[in-house]
Amino acid sequence: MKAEIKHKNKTYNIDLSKALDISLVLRGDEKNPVAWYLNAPKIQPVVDGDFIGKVTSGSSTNFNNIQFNPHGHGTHTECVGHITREFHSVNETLKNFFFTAKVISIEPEKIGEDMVITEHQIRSWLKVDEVEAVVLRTLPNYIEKRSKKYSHTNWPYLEEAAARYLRECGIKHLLIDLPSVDKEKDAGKLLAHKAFWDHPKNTRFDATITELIYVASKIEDGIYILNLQIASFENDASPSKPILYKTE
Ligand SMILES: N[C@@H](CC(=O)c1ccccc1NC=O)C(=O)O
Repeated sequence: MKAEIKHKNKTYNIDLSKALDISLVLRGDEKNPVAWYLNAPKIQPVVDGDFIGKVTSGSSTNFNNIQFNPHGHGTHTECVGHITREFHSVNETLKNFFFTAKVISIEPEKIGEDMVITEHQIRSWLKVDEVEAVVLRTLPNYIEKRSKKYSHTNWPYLEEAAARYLRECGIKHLLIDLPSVDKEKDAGKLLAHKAFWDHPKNTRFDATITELIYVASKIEDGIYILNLQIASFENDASPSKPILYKTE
């Protein structure tokens, strides 16, 4: 199935049968990626007295409970409600699901003990008003990211000015293959989150940050159409399934 998309005086041709899934798989075992000092998610049959919700245990259906954390266990999309005292639901703020997107690969720079994605690096890959979403793939892009244990690793992060520049470029949706756009242990500063959402000065309630994606190396840098789907959770964040379509 092919589609011709007209948007802001440009035409994009995409093939809907060639979906590039950039979400992580969420599974109930130790292979699942983990951040924020959590244990693995659990996917287990409902047990109620003699009843076990598993066909091989005599039930008519497989009937699992799932226990996971959207921020720590996989690909998730969050709105500014992640950092505000008042409640904001990602389900109420994300109302469109297709965007123009640019995939950018960046090798973070070593600054002291930290690995940092700088404004200077992003400036060389992104111009003002080019696209609505940026998909940031950090280099090196090793396959173990799909099961990485991130707690206490001081993962790479975006410098505040880089997040501000993304906002100034008109980026509404930022996607990254790390557990956070910010430094793991930052004493709650959340500088990149705040700069991207322009919070609290001029909060962009309709902007989202998607973390813990995985962009396979076969996906080339360039312009795509992004389909950003979430589950309808009334929460600051939801597990999400971003899909890219190469444009012609
Ligand atoms: N870096 C923060 C903690 C933090 O950002 C955080 C903690 C738990 C779950 C998610 C978090 N941030 C996600 O973007 C701090 O050190 O207080």
